[in-house]
Amino acid sequence: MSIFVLKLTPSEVIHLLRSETRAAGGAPELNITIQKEYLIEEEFDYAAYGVTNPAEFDLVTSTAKLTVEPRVESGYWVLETLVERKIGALQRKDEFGMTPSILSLDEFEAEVKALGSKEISVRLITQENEGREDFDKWLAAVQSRQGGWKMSKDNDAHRAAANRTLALSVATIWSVGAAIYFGNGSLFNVKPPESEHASAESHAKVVAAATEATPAAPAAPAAPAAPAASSAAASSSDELLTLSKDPKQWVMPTGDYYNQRHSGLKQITPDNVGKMQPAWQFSTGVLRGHEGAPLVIGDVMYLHTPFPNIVYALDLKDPSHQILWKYEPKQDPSVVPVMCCDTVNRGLAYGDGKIFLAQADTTLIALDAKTGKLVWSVKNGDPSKGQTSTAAPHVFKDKVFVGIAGGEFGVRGHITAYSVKDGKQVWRGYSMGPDADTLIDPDKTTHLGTVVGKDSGVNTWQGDQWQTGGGTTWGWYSYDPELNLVYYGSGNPSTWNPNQRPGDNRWSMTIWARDLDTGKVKWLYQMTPHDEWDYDGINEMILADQDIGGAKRKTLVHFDRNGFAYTLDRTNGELLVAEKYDPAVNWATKVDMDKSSKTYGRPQVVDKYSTQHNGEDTNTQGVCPAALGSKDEQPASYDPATGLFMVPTNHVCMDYEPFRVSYTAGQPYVGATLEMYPAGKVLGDGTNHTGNFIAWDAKAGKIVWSNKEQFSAWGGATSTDGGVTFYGTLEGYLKAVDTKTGKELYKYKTPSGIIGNVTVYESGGKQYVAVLSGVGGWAGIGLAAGLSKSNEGLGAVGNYASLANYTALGGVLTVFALPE
Ligand SMILES: O=C(O)c1cc(C(=O)O)c2c(n1)C(=O)C(=O)c1cc(C(=O)O)[nH]c1-2
Ligand SMILES: [Ca+2]
Repeated sequence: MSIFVLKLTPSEVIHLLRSETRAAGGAPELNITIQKEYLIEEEFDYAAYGVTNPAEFDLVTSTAKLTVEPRVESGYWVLETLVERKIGALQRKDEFGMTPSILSLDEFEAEVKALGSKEISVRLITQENEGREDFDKWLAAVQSRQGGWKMSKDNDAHRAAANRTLALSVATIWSVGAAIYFGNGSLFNVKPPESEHASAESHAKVVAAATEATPAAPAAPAAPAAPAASSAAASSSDELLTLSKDPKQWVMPTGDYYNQRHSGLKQITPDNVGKMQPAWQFSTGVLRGHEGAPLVIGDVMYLHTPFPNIVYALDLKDPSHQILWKYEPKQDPSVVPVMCCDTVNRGLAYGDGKIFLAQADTTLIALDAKTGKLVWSVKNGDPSKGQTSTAAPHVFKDKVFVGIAGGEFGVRGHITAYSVKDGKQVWRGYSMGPDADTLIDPDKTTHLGTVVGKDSGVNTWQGDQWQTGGGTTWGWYSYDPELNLVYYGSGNPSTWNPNQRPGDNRWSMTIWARDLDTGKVKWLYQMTPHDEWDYDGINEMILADQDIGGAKRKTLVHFDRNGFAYTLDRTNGELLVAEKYDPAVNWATKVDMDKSSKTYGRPQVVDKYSTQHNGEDTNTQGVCPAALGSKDEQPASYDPATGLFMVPTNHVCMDYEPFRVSYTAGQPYVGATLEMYPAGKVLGDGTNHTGNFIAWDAKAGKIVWSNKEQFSAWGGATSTDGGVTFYGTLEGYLKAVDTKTGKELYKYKTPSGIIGNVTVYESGGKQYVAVLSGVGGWAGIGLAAGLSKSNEGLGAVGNYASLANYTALGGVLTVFALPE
């Protein structure tokens, strides 16, 4: 993969498009992104045009329009050109933040031709072109003519120029995104939002249709059993604890406070699950990646979608599952380009008669569960600075907790507690910064049993770097009511270039235990000090009481992106077990468990796979796991009967090349180019699958059984008292396995790939299993783009079938049950 900045003549552009990209059968053979040279927005006098909110407009030249061509067949490329710096017109953005001038290739070519002999500045991002003689020759000729250069290898002046370019436009997120590839496709979503649809207009139509679909029987049916907002004096703590113990309902995104995602229902068993059938389905009207799972409170199911984050309340008592109410937030779509990994949202929370939604634009809202009316709303962040929300809110006791996303934009992470009653902020704890910000007590807060001392979130950074240090909080949270502690993990330090941020970068990549009422930090454990691979530490913390070494311990179990599964004593943060849960993991040999050692609790990093050791602009190859980890956000479940953890995993490795970047608020702050491929390529074992579904013994730190999955298992697991565990797969199967043995007992191909989790509930005396399909998320987009054509890197491990050959976009809820 290389990035070039070139000046091309129109005929060269056309050559590139026609002969290079369309060699075979009209499908692009080369993976090429051409982007405009971005305008310096500051130079433009918006006021002179009477514009008060520049964010609503794109600048368009007098001679050429912003042009975008959507994905061509299974591959895709994006074309944009902007020929002159002179501003000729302003064009209002559409509701997705895009100027809707989408041209066909023919129209584009006509427009390029009309430019005569003018040169066009392009950023050319290529993947598998290198090594193709004709392309190399052509490129060499262009480069020698104009002294062209290659971004990842050439000199600082060029890089500075490129960074300046990067800093100048929101749209540049595409170019940074394009620099991060999964196989031969883009990993971060380099496409403008509508390129996944036929066009901006058609996407608009889809959304409009969904809006029109707002049901609502003029006389809306009386909402059953959902409690009214702010009803009685019953504290939401009691209410939620009680409700979560009723296996008929699914009242939290995590199943229960402990994040066990286990259902007490047992009508569906290994003996009868083979007869399970879809009972009913519901289209969400939204196309992109559907993470999370519906809630079931009483006789009402609450369903959410990715951006624009529609909320539906469905009547479970009604055989036709009428929509009781629908809420669609009004959000500025300019948030979409600053969402790193698809426009996902991981779900809703319930408490005190309200449904809580953390909108993509960071607005936290409380809706009356009965009517869908807005009760209160509060702004938790600022998307213009790259701050977004993808995580589900979590209600613990009388507070609702929300995090922030944007680690790829230099956002400093924080967790915030709001009162469920009125949305008043109770406390906020940052991931880094002075103790007053982090709510760390220098004399009391411990790390592996030792007090951390003053301002540990500042003095483990160079200068002010902690201010843009990342450590975002976009995962799942859990709560122990007896200890009154809230647990969660913080994400990657920013930038992804470790050479640029010396120090341990505390407290990124850390497990946190905070007091629910004050936010004060009881203990911390930093799993990946000074991260060099983007192993965000945000995965769920599962609380379970287990016998370890003959004693009952209150444990916390965490499957980290870095490939280690940790078992800790959740009362004090003592590290009990840290073992690899994918044997492919190679970046560290082990975690030092010797309490007397200077490196106690630290991973023992292997130089060969250290992107810090190998340095900037060096491509470190064969690192396992890849940046998306041995597991990403897809949550595991705990089965109390067997004591096993059911874990959906990734089996992927990577090449990682860090490069220098500069920080600009609201702009990508990534600083690395990546390639990913099946772990089998590194292991040399002839396999090419990219996922496993495993059972883990967290007491011993051992895999009990492991099932290969063709694709990374990006959907969450739910175990049940029936002895069956459910999960969904990227190609769209809802699967049921025997919790004890892993034997696959049932699978059903749903309409789209599954990256959501599984809700198990009972209605009318019958057990149901519900899951959202809708492929997307980081892996979904990468696979969908990456596997659509052959790739030299992946070719080494054999034929890797395309996800695009198995599934397509589209949000659908499928609810399963045993036949009558
Ligand atoms: O650092 C961050 O703030 C941040 C945010 C998100 C997100 O909000 O979805 C992801 C990531 N990082 C990330 O590293 C990652 O692997 C990832 C995968 C996904 C997904 O939904 O599939 N989101 C994110
Ligand atoms: Ca991240």
